[in-house]
Amino acid sequence: MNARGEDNPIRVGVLGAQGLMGAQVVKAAGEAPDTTVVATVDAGDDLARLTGAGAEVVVDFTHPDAVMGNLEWAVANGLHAVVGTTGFTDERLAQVRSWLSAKPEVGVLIAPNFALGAVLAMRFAQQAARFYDSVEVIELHHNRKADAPSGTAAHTARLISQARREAGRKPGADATTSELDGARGARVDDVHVHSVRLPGLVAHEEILFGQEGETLTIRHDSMDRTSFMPGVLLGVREVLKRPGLTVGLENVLDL
Ligand SMILES: NC(=O)C1=CN([C@@H]2O[C@H](COP(=O)(O)OP(=O)(O)OC[C@H]3O[C@@H](n4cnc5c(N)ncnc54)[C@H](OP(=O)(O)O)[C@@H]3O)[C@@H](O)[C@H]2O)C=CC1
Ligand SMILES: O=C(O)C1=N[C@H](C(=O)O)C[C@H](O)C1
Repeated sequence: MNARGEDNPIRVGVLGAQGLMGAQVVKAAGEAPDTTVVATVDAGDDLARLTGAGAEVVVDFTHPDAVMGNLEWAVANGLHAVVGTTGFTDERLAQVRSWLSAKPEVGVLIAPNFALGAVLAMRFAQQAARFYDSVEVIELHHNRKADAPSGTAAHTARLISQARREAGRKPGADATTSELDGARGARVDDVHVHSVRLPGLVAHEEILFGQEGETLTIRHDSMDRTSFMPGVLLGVREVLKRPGLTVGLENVLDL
């Protein structure tokens, strides 16, 4: 394959192109010198538009209910995939691996968050988790978001929980004995996760650690959806070189 650039751009198909994220991806991949958008797919469109237009990589920002069907089709048709859509459980990831086992040359990158700062915040939280028993995650998003908690918060909670387990730490106790349903948030792997939805917000996360006499707060803010685009474009370039399933942009950034 010749080097990818203006003369030989990566041919991208965008799923969910009319959505908040999809529209940004169409713009960013259309403007980058080494990528070109050859097809866009929205709800109800025929996925065969992608192969018909010669797409090599699909980018999916659709809906947790739609993404698995899209991904199964893409892998079966030999298309690489960069996926930002949320909702990936361990069971879903296992299903993707099983589709890929029949197409070992295909690469799939699934990332709960493509913003550099969010990826760093998760890594910092994972590091801090070894030293604190008590932690709470607060995620704050725009009110058009379909899912709660956010994929990023759920991923953060799982990373913290795993780091605590590996360090032999147990979740910190608190004195709450009676609570209104939901007052202490959802529990993801024993980490309390609180979701705020407000118009005006984009995507924000706070990870709060506490121990006697001190707290540590790690906060990331996406003020604009352009914050996700360098990560998405990096994913499009890298997925061509990475057959199999990669979960998390941290693996591409080599953090
Ligand atoms: N990983 C990351 O960095 C980020 C991930 N996300 C995630 O991406 C997803 C999309 O977010 P966002 O853009 O805000 O949501 P939007 O609702 O704005 O966009 C989703 C779009 O996908 C369309 N759609 C639904 N089903 C299909 C389908 N089967 N095929 C093609 N298109 C379809 C929707 O159409 P219709 O409205 O007609 O149903 C809509 O236009 C969410 O899961 C969100 O959490 C968001 C931001 C960053
Ligand atoms: O829906 C969003 O907006 C976002 N979704 C992702 C998530 O659920 O974590 C990533 C980011 O938080 C924006």
